[in-house]
Amino acid sequence: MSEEHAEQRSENVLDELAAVIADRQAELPEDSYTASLFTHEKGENAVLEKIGEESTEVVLAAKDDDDALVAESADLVYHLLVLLAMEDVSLDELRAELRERR
Ligand SMILES: N=c1c2ncn([C@@H]3O[C@H](COP(=O)(O)OP(=O)(O)OP(=O)(O)O)[C@@H](O)[C@H]3O)c2ncn1[C@@H]1O[C@H](COP(=O)(O)O)[C@@H](O)[C@H]1O
Repeated sequence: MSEEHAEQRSENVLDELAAVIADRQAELPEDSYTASLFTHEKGENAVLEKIGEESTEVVLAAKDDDDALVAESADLVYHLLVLLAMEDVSLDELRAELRERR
């Protein structure tokens, strides 16, 4: 999907975000946080650490009945989508797995 297309708003924000992440992975623009994750010297470990941190923040926000739960969950989902892209797993594969469990 082209950058222009990926940046458009769509009904499905997860597909939209996955498309932007794929674009950053392909283009590696210098000013992009997402691209920095793909070019980080620690590579995937940096993203795994981030997922660990964000998971803990979700747990703490839930325990404290904190307003931050939605924002922390969004951080976690974003970093999980980056990890799936690194591992070459598409959102469709995740959807298919969830669908199979229904
Ligand atoms: N959804 C996100 C998103 N969620 C979190 N983050 C970034 O994740 C980083 C880490 O979050 P933290 O809460 O740990 O913040 P921090 O402790 O200050 O960050 P670090 O020092 O640990 O890196 C922050 O820099 C956030 O800005 C995100 N960065 C990008 N996106 C999406 O990705 C798109 C492309 O972004 P760029 O790649 O930056 O162009 C954006 O338009 C958004 O839709």
